[in-house]
Order: sequence, then C-alpha cells, then structure tokens
Amino acid sequence: MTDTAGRHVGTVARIGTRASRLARTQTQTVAAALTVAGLATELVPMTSEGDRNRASLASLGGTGVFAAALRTALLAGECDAVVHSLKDLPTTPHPGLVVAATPVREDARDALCARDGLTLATLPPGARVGTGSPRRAAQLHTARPDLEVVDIRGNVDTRLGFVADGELDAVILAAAGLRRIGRADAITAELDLDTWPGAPGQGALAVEIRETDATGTALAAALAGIHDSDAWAAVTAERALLAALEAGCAAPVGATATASDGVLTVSGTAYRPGGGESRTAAATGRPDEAAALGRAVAADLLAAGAGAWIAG
Ligand SMILES: NCc1[nH]cc(CCC(=O)O)c1CC(=O)O
Repeated sequence: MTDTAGRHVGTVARIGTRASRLARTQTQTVAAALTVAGLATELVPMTSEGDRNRASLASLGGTGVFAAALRTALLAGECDAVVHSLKDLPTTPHPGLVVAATPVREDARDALCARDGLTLATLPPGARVGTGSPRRAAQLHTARPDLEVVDIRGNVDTRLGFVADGELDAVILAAAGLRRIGRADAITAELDLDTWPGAPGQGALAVEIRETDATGTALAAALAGIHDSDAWAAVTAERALLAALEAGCAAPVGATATASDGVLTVSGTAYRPGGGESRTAAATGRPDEAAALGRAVAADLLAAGAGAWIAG
C-alpha cells in the first residue's frame, strides 16, 4: 500500500493490543471500523506492566502503566497504531506520537455491580465494595460512609468474580467497559454523572499513531473517517482539566464534559481522598475552546482549595 504521496506504508495497518478481553474488544472494534473505512488491519498482541502486575494502580505509578508498552512498540515500528482507553492515557503527549482519532464515545458513567440487584442506596451498612480507584473510593466514602471500601486490582472479569464468589458485595466499574465486553447484565445501578462523575476520558477510546504517519497516509485518512469531533472536544476539556490540576488517572478527580450542537459544557469535581468533602466547578463555551474551558474549571477548583487533596 502507498499513501497519497506515494510512500510505502505497509500493505496492512498493524494494530497493537493488550491481551485483556476489554483491550482486545476495543481494538477489534476500531479495526473493524477501519476495515469499513477501506483499510486492511491486523492485530498484534502485547503485554503491559498494568496487566502483568497485581499491585495497586497507585503503587504502580498510576498514569501510563497500561499505555507504556504499547507506545514503545509503536515507536519501535512493531505496530502502526494502538488503541487506548483514553482514561488510561497520560495527559502529556508522547514525543513522536499523536492521537489521530477518538471514535464516538461510549457511556461515560460508572456502574455498580452488586449481588442480588442491590443499588448504592440499598447496600446494607458495612457492605464490602471493591475498587482500585482513589476517585471511586472517595465517592463511595462520601455517598455511603458506612460501607467498607476494599482495594482491588485485576481486569473486569476478575473484579466481577469477587462479587460472583461472595468475597465482595459489589464492585464499581466503568459502564463502557462492561458494555463493550458484553457484561452489561452485571450492572445493578448506573451512577449519575451529576453526582458521580467518571474519570476524565472515561468511555472514550484514542487511536495513537506515529507523528510521521499523521499526514498523507492511508492510515491517517481511515482514522479521520472514524473520528468524532464532539468526543474529541469533550475529552480534550476533561484532560486539560486533569493536566491543569497536575493530577493523573489515580487522582481523586472526576470530570464530565459534553459537546453537542456547538456547545461544550465541562464540569469537574475534586474529592478529599478519605471522602466526606468535595468541590465542583463548571464552565460552558464552544468546542474549539475545550482546553481553555478545562483549564478554567481546574483553576476554579484550585481556588476553592482542592489542590491539597490532589498533591501526592
Ligand atoms: N483502568 C482500567 C480501565 N480502563 C478503561 C476501563 C473501562 C473502559 C473505559 O472507561 O473506557 C477500565 C476498567 C474500569 O474502570 O472499569
């Protein structure tokens, strides 16, 4: 295959993927969309430290543990594109790489997956709820100080297994991931974004490629065809908010932005790590102001005293 400038870009776009069911499903979805857009694709399996290591996300260094190995392989030319969950992607751009597409976003909400159809309101006092996320832990402590929050790790199937085998009463997971792998049946309550914002970028995918392939290639053209500009504006605002707080994906920060019909709304909430206190700020503007809006919301959160909860 040659690009519009006649350069050789390989006959098939090789898309690197982590081995988890969620990662494979997400990569296959993007590959299928690229095939429809006229590009031949092939999946290349990889392993990341985030998948190998069962230590807590925070102790692994949080941001970037899932993305790092994929990015190294991409830069080494072992694959031509990688698909990330945007919420796992560090906000600092990686030298030599660019996010070339964000497809239409899935559900950005968190979901409670509890035994016996229980909801956040009906879980009994002392119920054991699993999450590895400081944001979800702070949200749980805030909404239900009487619950026991248990730090867990593992992929989506592993976490659902803790409820199935009775070790935990519930776990909190991203609704998007559950839907993508066909496990929406495990959801007993979806958590409203107004009172329970998800992680910045949650529910959105990012396709990252080498900067040198970003213009004039068949890969770039096909990616432009699966890009959703509203999803891009929303996640750009949420990630600018996170970056301006100098916080990573392990920070107790939720953000939710929506773009439609030329209007972008951005809201962010920072939590005291142990729960019990939070600050929320919001802004509205145009999609092309996404990054500035996100930074403005972050500045309001810092002015309201949220900085002390995010540092460290
Ligand atoms: N940190 C793991 C991770 N990264 C992306 C998702 C779900 C899919 C998404 O949010 O887009 C998950 C699992 C979860 O939080 O339940």
